[in-house]
Formats: sequence, structure tokens, C-alpha cells
Amino acid sequence: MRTLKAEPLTPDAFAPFGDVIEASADARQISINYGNTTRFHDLAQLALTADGGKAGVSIFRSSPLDGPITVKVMEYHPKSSQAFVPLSGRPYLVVVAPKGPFDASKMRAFLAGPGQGVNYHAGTWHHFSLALEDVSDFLVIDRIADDDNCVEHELSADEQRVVSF
Ligand SMILES: NC(=O)N[C@@H](O)C(=O)O
Ligand code: NI
Repeated sequence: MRTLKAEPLTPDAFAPFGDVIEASADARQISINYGNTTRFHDLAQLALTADGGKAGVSIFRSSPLDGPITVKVMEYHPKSSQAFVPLSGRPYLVVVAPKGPFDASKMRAFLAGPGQGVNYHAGTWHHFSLALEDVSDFLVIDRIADDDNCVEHELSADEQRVVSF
């Protein structure tokens, strides 16, 4: 089976897919709370309220997949963005593909550090959260609504990839 090599997660590399949420030197930094706090300001472009949705905060507790990490399913949310911020101090994997008709040849994998969150823009293909090393919690900011806002694609054998990192 073909492999997909994970790249380091950087804002520039991830820009076609969404935002990287991290306290980086490149972020706009605002000193607040009488100088006791630095606000890394406005890090992600959230889109959560289309069609009557509301912004929601949840925690996802994800278990590492057994065996080699193989991309077998991808999904996207047509109506909203979805952000994942790691809470467990461990790295994790992110697998994405550009908006539009799914194209396995355009899949990208990223190795995210424990201090890096991601915000998938609406329509960005992504794999569900891929924890590494141990069960990991993620703070998730996404759209809460009773409608269907998730399109899934089951990859054919030719489309499937084993993620190497
Ligand atoms: N299903 C669900 O709420 N989560 C997925 O959208 C995901 O990206 O993990
Ligand atoms: Ni999702």
C-alpha cells in the first residue's frame, strides 16, 4: 500500500486547509491583565453559525489506532469550521485534502506538536482525530446543530495510504 509521509505542521503549509492554533512568535501578541498575560490574538477563522448553528465547545477523548495508521475514511463539514486543540501534551497526526471532489493524490499528512491546534476551514477534507502514543483529549470548537453537516468518503484500496512519520 502507498505511504503518505507526515510533514511538520506550520501555518504556511497548512494554510490551504485551515489555521494552526499556537502561541507562536508570528501571532499578534497583546499584553493584557496589567502585563501578567500575553494574548495571542485571533488565531483561527471560525465559521460556526450558518443555517442556525451555534458555536460549541466539546472534548474528544481519542484512542490511538491499532497498528499502522491507514487512511480509510475522510470527511468534511460543508457548513462549518472545526478546531482541535490538544490537551494531553502529546503529538498527534492530521490528515487533510483540499476542498472539492476528493482527490487522494492531494492528501497531506502533518505531525502536530502538543502545543499546536488546528482549525479546519469549512469544506476541508480531514481524517477524524488521530491520537498518538496514548489516549488523548482534544478541545473541539465546532458547530452545534441538529442537521447533517458531515460528508464522508470511504477510500478505495487504491486511494488508501499508510501514514509514515
Ligand atoms: N464526528 C465528529 O463529531 N467529529 C468529526 O467531525 C471529527 O473530525 O473528528
Ligand atoms: Ni470533522
